Amino acid sequence: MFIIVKNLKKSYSAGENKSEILKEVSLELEKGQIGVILGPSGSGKSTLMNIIGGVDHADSGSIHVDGLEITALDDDKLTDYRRDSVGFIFQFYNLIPNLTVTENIEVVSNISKAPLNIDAVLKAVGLEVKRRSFPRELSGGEQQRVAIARAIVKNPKLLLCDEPTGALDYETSRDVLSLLQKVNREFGTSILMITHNTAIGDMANVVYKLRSGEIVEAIRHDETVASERIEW
Ligand SMILES: Nc1ncnc2c1ncn2[C@@H]1O[C@H](COP(=O)(O)OP(=O)(O)OP(=O)(O)O)[C@@H](O)[C@H]1O
Repeated sequence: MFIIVKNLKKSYSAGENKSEILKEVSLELEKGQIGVILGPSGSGKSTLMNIIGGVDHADSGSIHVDGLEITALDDDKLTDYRRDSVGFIFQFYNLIPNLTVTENIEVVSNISKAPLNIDAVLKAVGLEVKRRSFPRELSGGEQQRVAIARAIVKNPKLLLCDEPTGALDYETSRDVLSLLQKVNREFGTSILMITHNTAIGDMANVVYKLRSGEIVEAIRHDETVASERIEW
């Protein structure tokens, strides 16, 4: 099993109040598969992703990613894990405004151990002709493609996507989902995606429904649906 999350707990305290954001969350994802975490706003999706991505810490429980127990790593090792193994994609693209498309991708490839060829990545995301453009000259969908290129250029084992289509219109969302499916197939990258869009679950091998910090349902699909056939 590629990802094993076991009995993960996380609380935040505000003054005397302590709220349990994740209550014994457990889930699994096989290597090369797509997992979707579905849940309403505030259910704990981003908190869970941040802990799996090594940017936040759990109170208890464990996470193994490709055999590495990330919940047992010290800060330096956790930084290595984040830098070498995980690509992040967010709702808002977080590109550096005064750098071109290529330069935004180079920022990551320059510090990566075994980066992919930038031309190959630009080709994979369909942005060869925009390589010299600045983010402000691109549509939202194109900016998200740059963000995807930047996330995959380090050749991560795991791609974590937090509402990757949240800021995009219907058609562009479908294009971005189709690109993520292509990355999964062509590069073999395992993908964990959070969304509140139930339809997106159809393209996943496994869907976990999160409600108030608890997994209330796990749905496994023997066959996944091509993103082009998903409608909402
Ligand atoms: N650093 C923090 N300090 C205190 N509370 C926090 C912190 N981060 C998140 N929370 C709280 O944890 C709960 C879950 O937040 P989280 O962002 O994980 O939910 P979510 O399911 O991703 O929501 P959304 O879909 O709206 O992004 C929320 O009630 C939020 O206010």
